[in-house]
Amino acid sequence: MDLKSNHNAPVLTDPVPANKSRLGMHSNLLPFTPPTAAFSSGSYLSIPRKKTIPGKLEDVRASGWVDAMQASSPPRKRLNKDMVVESSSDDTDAAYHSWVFKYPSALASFEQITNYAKGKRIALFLDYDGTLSPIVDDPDHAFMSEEMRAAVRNVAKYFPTAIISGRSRDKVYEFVGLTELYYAGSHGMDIMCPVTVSESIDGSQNHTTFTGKQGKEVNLFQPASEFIPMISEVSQSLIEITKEIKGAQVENNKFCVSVHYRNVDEKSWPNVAQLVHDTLKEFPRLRLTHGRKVLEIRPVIDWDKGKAVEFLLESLGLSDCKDVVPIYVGDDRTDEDAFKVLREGNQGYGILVSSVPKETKAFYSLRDPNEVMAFLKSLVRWKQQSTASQQ
Ligand SMILES: O=P(O)(O)OC[C@H]1O[C@H](O[C@H]2O[C@H](CO)[C@@H](O)[C@H](O)[C@H]2O)[C@H](O)[C@@H](O)[C@@H]1O
Repeated sequence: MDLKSNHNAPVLTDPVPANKSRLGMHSNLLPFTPPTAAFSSGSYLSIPRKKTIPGKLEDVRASGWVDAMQASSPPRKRLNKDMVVESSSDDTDAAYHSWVFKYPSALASFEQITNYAKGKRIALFLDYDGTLSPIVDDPDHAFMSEEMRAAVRNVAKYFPTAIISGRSRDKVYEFVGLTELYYAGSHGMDIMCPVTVSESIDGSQNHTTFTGKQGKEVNLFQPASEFIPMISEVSQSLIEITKEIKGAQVENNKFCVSVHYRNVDEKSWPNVAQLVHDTLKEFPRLRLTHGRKVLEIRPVIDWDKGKAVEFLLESLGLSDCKDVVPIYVGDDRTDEDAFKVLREGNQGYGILVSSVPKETKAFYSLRDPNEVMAFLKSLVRWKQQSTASQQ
């Protein structure tokens, strides 16, 4: 990836086919194609806005939002007051077993993975929610276990390790609390990385250099920095208008907003979707993606977790190296961008965390965060053994 030409303003300006969004998503997922004028830097606050007129629920049904919301929500089983897991019936169990042939368990295939990685350098990219921490009802209580924290700390001793999350970088750092990692928040729109990349993006308005928590110089790369006021405005507006819907929760992730419907009665999901849909009509520079029982609103810029992986590899001095094996572990649809980058670049492996069959660009699978932890521990053991055998 060419950082020099790319990193100042990753705003999409290419023409969009009639039925496709700028990111190749179906236009159903976008309120409408943004007018070119709306992309000029800093101009959005002066765009005259129509007053939000509530649309009919048919809008979101017809556009497929409600179907997408249902599809992103496999059946689940409550383990305790806070914790839920995706559950399965005998039928889905059978479907899972045939799915796992196509996307083998990264634990069962561990030898194959490490045989390929022998003599090469592994770089690890980890999603947070649903990967390092179990999915819980309250997004503010998605804590990772101490055992998982120790596993991540250990693995980072041997392999460069980054967390790439949809949450704000501050929030995910608060949850993980390990200074030895690199962090990318807001789906990769807020990256803290080593300073080595600074030469190639010198002059970019999107990056600043400062001394980080480890006392080392770090770069902060924020390709959507001009959207902060807009995101805050949308977030405020959504907090207001979703107040009426019991269980709806809005989370401001700095460069994107999450509208959670996990705790909303399913009958009211179309109402949540409609409010988000109506709001997005007023913000043509924002778009929607779907996560696990969450609608995610983010800037229409050509940046995602896949781009963040490429950026981090470059900033770690690991891009264009045949001896580097990037491994990305994630559970949700936004992680597919990263799986796609690895698959299409024929580099490394995507590992999808899922206990139910899902369409994916990953190569391998793991069932849940417990299996992720086992995988991380296995990587450490393998590295220690191979280092010992070389001495
Ligand atoms: O990229 P990630 O680190 O996976 O973040 C994606 C979203 O995760 C969080 O929401 C999800 O986890 C919550 C806690 O388990 C759960 O309650 C919610 O239903 C899930 O969608 C986070 O709250 C979002 O802001 C992230 O975008």
